[in-house]
Amino acid sequence: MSAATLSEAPAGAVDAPVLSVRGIGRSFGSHLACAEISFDLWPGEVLAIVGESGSGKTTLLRCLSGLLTPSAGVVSYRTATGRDVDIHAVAEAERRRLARTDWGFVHQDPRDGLRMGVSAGANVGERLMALGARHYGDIRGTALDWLDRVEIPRERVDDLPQTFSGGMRQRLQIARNLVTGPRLVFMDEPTGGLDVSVQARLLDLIRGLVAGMGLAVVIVTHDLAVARLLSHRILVMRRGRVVEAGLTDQVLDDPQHAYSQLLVASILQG
Ligand SMILES: Nc1ncnc2c1ncn2[C@@H]1O[C@H](COP(=O)(O)OP(=O)(O)OP(=O)(O)O)[C@@H](O)[C@H]1O
Repeated sequence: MSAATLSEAPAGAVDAPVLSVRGIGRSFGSHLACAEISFDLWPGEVLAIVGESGSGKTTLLRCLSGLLTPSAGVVSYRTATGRDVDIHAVAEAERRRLARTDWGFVHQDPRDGLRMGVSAGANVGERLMALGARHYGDIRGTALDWLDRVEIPRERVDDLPQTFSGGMRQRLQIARNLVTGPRLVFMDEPTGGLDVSVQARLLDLIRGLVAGMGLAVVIVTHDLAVARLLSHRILVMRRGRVVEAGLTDQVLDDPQHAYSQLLVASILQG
């Protein structure tokens, strides 16, 4: 089951896990939001964390990405040069550097991940500047390329995100995250709150970019259709704990735990 299944290398894996998670837990006062979570994430692998509202998904994601300090456990990130970094033990400056260079975080609400007071182009370009890019023409050129890649018309490059639709904002947030070529991206309900047709288009886009860039992704969603479309493996959470884990198709086609069965059945009925 869970930890074992989620520690096995996928077929063809040649590398070490990019993220190793052991015994993560987080309490708020006496309330245990998540507990005893362990898994490995491999390069290029997409892991979906699913479960009903309040099951601890976002808390876990925030602990994995360094945004929140866990009450227990270790999150170890393996850098491109093969160095293992305990992300909650390293200095804040190092964690921030990794968050700029190696990781992305796509928030459910694009306002949390964008700078709403600067143009679309600047939202993308300033991430490159943070990594040392200085040539204005190159930065603008790369920003325009990324607007193309996320299907935002080039002529909107100087517009503020405030003038964008929800779907466009989310696509811009994705461009801002991916322009620096991260290896690992955390996504928290990236299609939540969008119309169904906008969601479908965004999912297609995410799927193409993730596969094309070979990204490792941890995506939180309460939507099993999103998990089905995007993920290789799935981790089902209930009341802060993992109740089932495994390959996405296996878990969704033949759920073993009563709670997973309920989740899958509710989708089929819906
Ligand atoms: N900052 C906080 N202070 C106190 N309790 C919190 C805090 N953040 C989360 N919780 C509690 O932890 C539990 C898990 O919340 P979390 O947001 O991780 O769940 P979730 O599965 O992501 O839910 P949703 O899908 O609704 O976002 C909930 O009971 C929530 O009320």
